[in-house]
Amino acid sequence: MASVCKTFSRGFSSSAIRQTTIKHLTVIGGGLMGSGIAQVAASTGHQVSMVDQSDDILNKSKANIGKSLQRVVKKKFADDPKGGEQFLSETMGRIETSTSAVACMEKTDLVIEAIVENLEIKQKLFSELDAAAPKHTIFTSNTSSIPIGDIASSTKRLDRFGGLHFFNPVPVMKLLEVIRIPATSDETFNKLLAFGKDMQKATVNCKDTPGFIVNRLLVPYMIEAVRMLERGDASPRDIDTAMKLGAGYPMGPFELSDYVGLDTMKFILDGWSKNYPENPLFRPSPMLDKLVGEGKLGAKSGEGFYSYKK
Ligand SMILES: CC(=O)CC(=O)SCCNC(=O)CCNC(=O)[C@H](O)C(C)(C)COP(=O)(O)OP(=O)(O)OC[C@H]1O[C@@H](n2cnc3c(N)ncnc32)[C@H](O)[C@@H]1OP(=O)(O)O
Ligand SMILES: NC(=O)C1=CN([C@@H]2O[C@H](COP(=O)(O)OP(=O)(O)OC[C@H]3O[C@@H](n4cnc5c(N)ncnc54)[C@H](O)[C@@H]3O)[C@@H](O)[C@H]2O)C=CC1
Repeated sequence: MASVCKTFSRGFSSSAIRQTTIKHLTVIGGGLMGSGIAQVAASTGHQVSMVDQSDDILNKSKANIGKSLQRVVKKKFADDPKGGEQFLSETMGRIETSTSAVACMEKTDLVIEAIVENLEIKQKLFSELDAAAPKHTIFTSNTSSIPIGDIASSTKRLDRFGGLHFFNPVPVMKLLEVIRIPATSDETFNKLLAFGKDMQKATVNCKDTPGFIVNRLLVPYMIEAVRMLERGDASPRDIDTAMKLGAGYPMGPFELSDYVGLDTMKFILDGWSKNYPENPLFRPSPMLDKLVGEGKLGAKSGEGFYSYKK
């Protein structure tokens, strides 16, 4: 495994749209979210190191970024194919990959962690990074459901720690939730807000509460749909059709659960039901547990509530 950051496409001179103090960021985790965050950061002029556990995974992440960029180019450069090509190669050229997050720390201003939704694994990662990163480097997590304060407690830089919660698919969804813990300094928080603007996202602020704003409302709704199915009230297809045509949602709750990943949904619910056992909205779901146990994780594994096998 390579332990240094390597560029996979030759860069062009930066045509950065805007730049704050964040010039270089390290995105850890090149899955659904990490690859989207790396893509948007690079396309808005930032230098990016994307880290994952193996070169195989990173190659898939790069391929996914390439495909997603093609969709952006098709839309934004419909009348300018040359400009589109240049945008694509410049963006790819700003992304390096590595299997060692520690090796990327020296030059990085901001870390965005987007690895598996597990507190112990996130804490272990951040305590290693804390020892390696320069003093000014800001640490953030893209966690869906774990308290930012619990993750930050593994480091000695609580004033330079916050939450940056993006939405899937990152290149399309316009929102970024910016979360501060009591120890986050005003300077750090303002830098995170400015970075959000640089990423061309609309930012909202939220305290470090379970699920922040969107997931605190969205996840109970999605799980309530699964409970309807468990009771045999209606089929996934009918529930999805009802919410799309009756409530104007772009995806129904089962399509969205498959899109988010059933493993991620389970991680969220397990964490909340353990921490808040008195809240009936956070009860585990036997059907969700069964699907995840069978490896049916949604669109990314080829099957969840629906089948995606070709
Ligand atoms: C769990 C958490 O912690 C938080 C979360 O993220 S919760 C999940 C939040 N996300 C959502 O709720 C997503 C809800 N779904 C949607 O908004 C839409 O279904 C969708 C944007 C995903 C797809 O939209 P759609 O109209 O069904 O499909 P599609 O026509 O393929 O895409 C719409 C546009 O987005 C673009 N697009 C979609 N996915 C893309 C991607 N990954 N990269 C780049 N562009 C993409 C398409 O190119 C298309 O562009 P045009 O309009 O110019 O043609
Ligand atoms: N799926 C979604 O819709 C959303 C997820 N999130 C959050 O983002 C995070 C990532 O979620 P996804 O991208 O969906 O997961 P994913 O499963 O698609 O990707 C996670 C990636 O992290 C890598 N990884 C795991 N441990 C690692 C480590 N120690 N070092 C480096 N890489 C490691 C895995 O190999 C994998 O490629 C989670 O905290 C999740 O809760 C936030 C918003 C939306």
